[in-house]
Amino acid sequence: MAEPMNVHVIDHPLIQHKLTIMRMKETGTKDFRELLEEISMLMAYEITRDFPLKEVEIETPICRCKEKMLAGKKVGVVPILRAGLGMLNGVVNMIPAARVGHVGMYRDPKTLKPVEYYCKLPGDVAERTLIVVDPMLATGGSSSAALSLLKEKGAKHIILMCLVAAPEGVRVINHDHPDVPLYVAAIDEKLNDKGYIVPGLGDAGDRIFGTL
Ligand SMILES: O=P(O)(O)OC[C@H]1O[C@H](OP(=O)(O)OP(=O)(O)O)[C@H](O)[C@@H]1O
Ligand SMILES: O=c1cc[nH]c(=O)[nH]1
Ligand SMILES: [Mg+2]
Repeated sequence: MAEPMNVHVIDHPLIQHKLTIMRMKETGTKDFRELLEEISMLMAYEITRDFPLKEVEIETPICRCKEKMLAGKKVGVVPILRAGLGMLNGVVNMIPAARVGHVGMYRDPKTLKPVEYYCKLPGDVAERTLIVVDPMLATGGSSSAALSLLKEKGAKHIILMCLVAAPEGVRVINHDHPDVPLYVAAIDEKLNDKGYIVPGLGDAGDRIFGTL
């Protein structure tokens, strides 16, 4: 029997609607980019739902009172280059004080294995909750390698947020990084023989940056 998959699917109607437009082959770069940013904002809203709060005493123009503010670790957002950059602004719009790290990783088109080419992180990475973003989780090789790299650099608390996943990629992340909560907007059917997600949306990086 197949392993149960540990993944949160954020399938809010607004997200499903926007994702369907992104999938359409006639959707151009401008709309694709804008929709990805909007969905990333909505997903950031959902994944922060359980972030802890503390009570603080403040003074409104009317009176003193006790109200709530975020209490947990500070946040770092880590896009996996290139395509992850398309999700960065949406998350930062919701968490404006977040620091940003970058991990450069591309998938070798022949072997489908990830190749690391860049890494620059905030110095206090161990003290932050890192939200790693990449629109596509296909074989899972790139995201898994990025998470391993972040752990090597000291990261202790990581969340992975992807737009579209293949079941294969979900299994790889669950197996390699059972400590990392995985959030996606959709789990598609399968990978094709070139490692592309079916039905998917094609090559996310190329569609974001117009390099088709
Ligand atoms: O799960 P995987 O099988 O590793 O595939 C997914 C990876 O492939 C894409 O990046 P790509 O290699 O196209 O690089 P790019 O973002 O620079 O276009 C995508 O953005 C993921 O990082
Ligand atoms: O379907 C896929 C698989 C990997 N990378 C993409 O951009 N799309
Ligand atoms: Mg690409």
